Amino acid sequence: MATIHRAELHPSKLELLTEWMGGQRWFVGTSRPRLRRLDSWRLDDPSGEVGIETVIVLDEAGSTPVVYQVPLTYRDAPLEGAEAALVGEMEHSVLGHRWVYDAPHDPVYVTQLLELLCGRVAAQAGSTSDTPDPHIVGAPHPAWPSDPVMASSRVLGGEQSNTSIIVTPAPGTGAPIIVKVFRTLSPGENPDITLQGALAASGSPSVPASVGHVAGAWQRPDGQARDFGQLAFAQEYLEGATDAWRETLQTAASGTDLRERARELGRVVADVHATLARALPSRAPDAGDVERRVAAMRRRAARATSEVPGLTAHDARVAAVLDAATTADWPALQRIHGDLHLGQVLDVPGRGWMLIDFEGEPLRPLAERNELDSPLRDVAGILRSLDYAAGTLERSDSGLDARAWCTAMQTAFLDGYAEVGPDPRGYGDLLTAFVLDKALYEVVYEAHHRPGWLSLPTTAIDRLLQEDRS
Ligand SMILES: Nc1ncnc2c1ncn2[C@@H]1O[C@H](COP(=O)(O)OP(=O)(O)O)[C@@H](O)[C@H]1O
Ligand SMILES: O=P(O)(O)O[C@H]1O[C@H](CO)[C@@H](O[C@H]2O[C@H](CO)[C@@H](O)[C@H](O)[C@H]2O)[C@H](O)[C@H]1O
Repeated sequence: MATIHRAELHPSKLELLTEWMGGQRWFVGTSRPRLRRLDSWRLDDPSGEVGIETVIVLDEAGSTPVVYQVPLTYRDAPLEGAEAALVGEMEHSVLGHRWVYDAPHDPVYVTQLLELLCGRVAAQAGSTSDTPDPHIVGAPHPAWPSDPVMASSRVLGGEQSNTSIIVTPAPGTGAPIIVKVFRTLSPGENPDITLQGALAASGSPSVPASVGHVAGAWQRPDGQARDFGQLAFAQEYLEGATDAWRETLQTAASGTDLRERARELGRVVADVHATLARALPSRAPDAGDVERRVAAMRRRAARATSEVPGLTAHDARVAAVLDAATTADWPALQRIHGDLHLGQVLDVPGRGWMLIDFEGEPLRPLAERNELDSPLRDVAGILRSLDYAAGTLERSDSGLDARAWCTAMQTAFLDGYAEVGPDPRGYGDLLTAFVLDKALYEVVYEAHHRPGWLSLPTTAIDRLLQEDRS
């Protein structure tokens, strides 16, 4: 059981986190965090050596406060090989010098997180010794065939909004799994869990199987009540998979004709949409639905313009494209992927294209991401992603006619989609509005995360609005 010492810490946990969080890939703020502790909970290390604590903090530095989940481990000696995951060192008035780690890199945390997720251990209160915390619960998925026990783990590198850990189970305890620890927390259902679960339960071959999740509650910033949400999600790890972004860039540069692969992706996306429409609510939009969704597009346009003032030159054209969306014919609303791009498509040996990360766009409020939406948003996501790939190929001097390549790939993708679902080109004006909306989202995303990539969406907006000038 976790023993909690009444101790002085120098520096304090919040001081350590304030220095460290701003440099993390999942940190969404633009300035140094101003942190407030909202809550915490612990996991026991059976050997009693490592302290494991998940701290829930609120960053109040930006205009919209953000809640973060920050799992930490406390050790009395450095963890070999985890130098890059060191959050900092502190002096504990009872226990002495402590090394504090980003817990997903610490095997003791991962082992116990999996134990919690599988319902084999209980979470412990953050500030009271030997007291289970009933607000944090593991929910193993009934359809997962085995009871995994961790043998080894590694954190996935690369660009991610969350932190994903690949777990190799002990012999006889099933196949490898991937555990995603959500970093920004919002009250409500995480669509990644709901949508992948619904698709898998409907027999879709295009998503990984679910292993389980951890759900929990944390104190609200006003201190009045608790918010409930999901904290981590485990699913089947698709071994040998390559993401379509990487694969497309590599094979296109070598001159391989990828149109049939793009057509196949179109078929898969249309099939996933059809399954989601059957498995979860779907309805024809009324005037209010259309108005609200176009209003959200207008807000995004305004935000992009405020971040990249050069875009104001396009104000009138942007307004015209979004006005056209209000009078356009809309397909039925339904649950969709919400942030579909080539990085969310995996090529899995023997299984073909599979889709992951149904969490929606990380910059959108969770409530919006859980609303019914238009499948055209996902179609636009892939069209934009192919345009990003073309822009990247252009920059890499591959000798390819990247523009012609992009048009051919987009056409093939749309052709494939139309073989299984309605032809997105039948919704011309609306599809253009969704493509523009995605590019405006990307402007904000790149301005925050990858300023060097900003010209990819801004050039696309220039081109799109030029082409659209009639
Ligand atoms: N089930 C899976 N099997 C294999 N690799 C996966 C799986 N899920 C995610 N990945 C890998 O992890 C990366 C990050 O996953 P993703 O769900 O997109 O996380 P984030 O929400 O942090 O963006 C993906 O780009 C992919 O390479
Ligand atoms: O994968 P995430 O859920 O974190 O999505 C965010 O990051 C993506 C980049 O990693 C970003 O996608 C943009 O860049 C891609 C190339 O790296 C490109 O294929 C996409 O078309 C483009 O939107 C995504 O928008 C963002 O939400």
